[in-house]
Amino acid sequence: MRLQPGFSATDAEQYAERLARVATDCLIAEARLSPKPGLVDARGNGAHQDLSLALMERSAHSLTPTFCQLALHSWQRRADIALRQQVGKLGREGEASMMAATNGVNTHRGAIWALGLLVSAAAMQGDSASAVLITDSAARLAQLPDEAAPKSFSKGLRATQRYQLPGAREEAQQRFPHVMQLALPQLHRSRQQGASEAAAQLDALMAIMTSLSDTCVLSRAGLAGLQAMQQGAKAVLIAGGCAQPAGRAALARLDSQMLALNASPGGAADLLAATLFLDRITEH
Ligand SMILES: CC(C)(COP(=O)(O)OP(=O)(O)OC[C@H]1O[C@@H](n2cnc3c(N)ncnc32)[C@H](O)[C@@H]1O)[C@@H](O)C(=O)NCCC(=O)NCCS
Ligand SMILES: Nc1ncnc2c1ncn2[C@@H]1O[C@H](COP(=O)(O)OP(=O)(O)OP(=O)(O)O)[C@@H](O)[C@H]1O
Repeated sequence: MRLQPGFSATDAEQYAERLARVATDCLIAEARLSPKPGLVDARGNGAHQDLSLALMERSAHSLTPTFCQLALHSWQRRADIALRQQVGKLGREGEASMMAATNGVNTHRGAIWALGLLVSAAAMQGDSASAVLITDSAARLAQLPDEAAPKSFSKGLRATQRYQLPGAREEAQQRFPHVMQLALPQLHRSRQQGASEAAAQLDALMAIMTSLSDTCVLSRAGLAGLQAMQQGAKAVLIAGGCAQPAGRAALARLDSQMLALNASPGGAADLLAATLFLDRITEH
């Protein structure tokens, strides 16, 4: 590993371990945050038959070594094809660890993608950096082709093609607009307005849900489900957010609606974890 002047191998290892620990903590914080509409949370399994909070937490812990390897391999490197291929290989190995930890259930595929890229991008800077720099680097990585990626079918890909809407790949390639333009500003605004940390994080989730084309929702509940999610999340924020009684009532209505539609905004949940990660590792 070639290091920039002033850095030692120990700096790289320490920063990688910190990034991996924070990424895992953010996955666990996202899973526990309650009440989330349709999603797994501390109350139960939401719209999911095959997921539970215990499984989500086991999955999050299984990913710590993947995040650490992603950071170590990305330390002070630039976004080029070689790094893209390395990150793709580690990401797929992370998916395999997740599947081994959950007996084959997809708990965190989308989260590995978003957080994996952000962990890599943070390590590429070699030291603490702004959220703008990190999402720029993550986007540059996501824009590069990974020739070794299997050309396999996925539900997300099918939804983006069927509805001609962006999905997980595009969100990363466009520098995580739902995190940078919606969730992080909402998180900070709600905190400033005196909301509890849980209410501020729920507000950030709502901000993402007002506009995301979440392929999990599209796959299970089509365009009608997506519209219900976006309108319902807007209603929560218009009612003053999750710190207000009217906002909490709107959130409860959205939860019932998502359950009735068998819909779960897994992509929005991934981007909330990404938001918490950037909030924790950057200074603002
Ligand atoms: C890009 C990924 C997520 C595959 O995406 P695809 O759209 O084909 O579908 P798939 O249905 O398998 O997963 C989509 C997941 O993304 C999340 N998601 C859904 N919609 C969105 C959205 N609009 N924005 C962000 N995330 C979303 C959800 O969790 C969903 O389950 C990923 O699995 C992948 O290709 N990984 C390859 C390994 C790699 O290169 N890793 C590098 C970083 S570690
Ligand atoms: N708290 C959460 N509850 C549910 N899903 C979540 C949560 N946090 C993140 N996710 C994301 O949602 C995705 C799981 O969604 P989903 O179960 O719809 O996927 P699937 O296994 O492809 O489809 P299905 O279960 O509908 O057949 C994961 O990739 C994960 O990253």
